[in-house]
Amino acid sequence: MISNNNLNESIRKTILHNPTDKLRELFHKRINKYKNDIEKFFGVSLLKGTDIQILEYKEGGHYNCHADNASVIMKNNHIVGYKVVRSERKLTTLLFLNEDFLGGEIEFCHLRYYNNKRVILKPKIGMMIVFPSHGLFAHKVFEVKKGKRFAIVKWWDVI
Ligand SMILES: O=C(O)CCC(=O)C(=O)O
Ligand SMILES: [Fe+2]
Repeated sequence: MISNNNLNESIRKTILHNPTDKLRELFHKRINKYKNDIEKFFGVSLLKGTDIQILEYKEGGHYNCHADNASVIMKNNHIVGYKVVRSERKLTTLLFLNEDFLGGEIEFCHLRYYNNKRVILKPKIGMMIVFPSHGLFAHKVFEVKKGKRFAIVKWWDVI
């Protein structure tokens, strides 16, 4: 475990684990399978990225609405904007490692489907999602109600 104590628990309550070579390999196998599709879809080249991060959410774990390249600007308890602080982060890749928990859905806070339904995904084991790291794709993770939730995240520079 690296830490969870330098993070403000009202924003996120997660545990970060040191990546292992096995998990790096698992993640990069999945990425390599879809690299061409991702590059084509977003019209970019995946260059270099961060090391993977292993996230664990225990019961009560959660992550408030945030953008991966920015800090949140709040006013009267509401998000009113994002200040880019990690401009090198362009694409986020998330791989879900398990699904045997309750809660823990991920929501894209500012997106809606055509029928105005909220965009909320229930992680499935092995499911990978890819999205731009900026404020329009801000996201939150609902509190885990039962069990533990594990995910791998990696951010990419692109051109
Ligand atoms: O655990 C997740 O599904 C999301 C993690 C996340 O948003 C992040 O690490 O920036
Ligand atoms: Fe995120």
